[in-house]
Amino acid sequence: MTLTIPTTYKGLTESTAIALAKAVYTFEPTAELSCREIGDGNLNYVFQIEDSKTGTRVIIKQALPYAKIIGESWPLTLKRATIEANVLRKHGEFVPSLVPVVYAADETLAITVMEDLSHLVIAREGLINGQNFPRLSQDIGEYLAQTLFHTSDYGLHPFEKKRLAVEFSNPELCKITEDLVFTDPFFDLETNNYEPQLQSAAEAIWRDQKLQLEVAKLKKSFLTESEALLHGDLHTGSIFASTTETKVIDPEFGFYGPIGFDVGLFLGNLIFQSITREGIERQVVVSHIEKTWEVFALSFSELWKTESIESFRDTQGYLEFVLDKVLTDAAGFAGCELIRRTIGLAHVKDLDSIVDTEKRINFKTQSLHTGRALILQRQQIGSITDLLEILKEVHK
Ligand SMILES: Nc1ncnc2c1ncn2[C@@H]1O[C@H](COP(=O)(O)OP(=O)(O)O)[C@@H](O)[C@H]1O
Ligand SMILES: CSC[C@H]1O[C@H](OP(=O)(O)O)[C@H](O)[C@@H]1O
Repeated sequence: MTLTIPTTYKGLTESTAIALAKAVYTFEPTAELSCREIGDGNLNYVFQIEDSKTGTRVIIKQALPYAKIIGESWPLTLKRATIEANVLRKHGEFVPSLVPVVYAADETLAITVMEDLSHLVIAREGLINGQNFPRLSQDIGEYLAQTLFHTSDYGLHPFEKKRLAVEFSNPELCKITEDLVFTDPFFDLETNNYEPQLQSAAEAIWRDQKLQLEVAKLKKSFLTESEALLHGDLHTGSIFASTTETKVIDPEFGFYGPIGFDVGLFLGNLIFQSITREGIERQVVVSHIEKTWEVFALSFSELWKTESIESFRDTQGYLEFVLDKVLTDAAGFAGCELIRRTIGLAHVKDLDSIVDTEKRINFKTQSLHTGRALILQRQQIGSITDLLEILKEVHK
């Protein structure tokens, strides 16, 4: 079947997705293809095309000219699809085993055709169901170190770094984060979404001048520090995992931002699990938090020693200064993530799926307290152990 790729944007249907998949991917000549839309995210459509004869599958992800969960009243740039495909390709240069293969991408149709990963499970779902992913912290620590080091001024010529910063300029998606993560949850605004039992806790956040000042500083850092090409939305719903594999998907929020943001978002999303678990199950997640940081710091330090092009790389104390700042920022960003996913617009299933109301409200209250503590005490965090101490204090 020949395919004419439209010259203007057109939403795919299951049959046009099959035609497109055939045009860009080599299936067996005898292939019998079917297609299902399987997207469960907030923004886009995800089509899975399968050859029933061989079981071969490919994914076509398509952006809509608006945010899927809100509808046409929230228009959103189609450019995010190109950003996503190109971040996957760029990060794939450094960690090919930790991202899906991109087979093709088309800017006009706002599509990315990529490797199907449905033999894995979304880490958030797996963690909620008590599944164990022994490789998760090792792989994500390595992903963070490799992608962030190699796209920063420590690993890249300043001309190439600045070219990439322009290529990955992503103002509309950044604005969503600026609003939903760093602004709206800290003011009494219509976009916020929380249960009536959390009214007084939300009001306490809106009145808390010390907290507001620290969130303003973190927002400034997000707005202004173009350190490295971030994933931009590295939560556990953006990670596929099994006992032997980890793959990071969905970097449509990618842009040049502060290194601590990707680190903090991932840690923040593990912290939801540390809040909802007890005993040994909790310890498993706490160990993942600890190991993510340890692997990141070790791998980043190794790259610094072997590949850094920075003239001051051997200056006593400089690497330690850089890593200290990443950890401090990460704690603050994790804190913002905990608060915004509890009282802001977009929630997490880790908390919302808890059926027992008293338990759910208790966990949500802990999440707000932990977020506040991480933001306010971040300057005193000198090691991952200090961060874990803060979690322990709130968990008591
Ligand atoms: N490469 C893939 N292989 C298999 N399933 C995928 C793939 N990419 C996305 N999905 C499915 O689609 C869902 C939504 O994808 P995601 O990229 O998170 O979309 P959104 O940008 O809308 O958040 C994922 O949770 C997963 O179930
Ligand atoms: C209306 S966008 C809300 C929220 O959705 C994005 O996450 P995802 O698409 O991965 O579910 C991002 O975190 C945004 O803040």
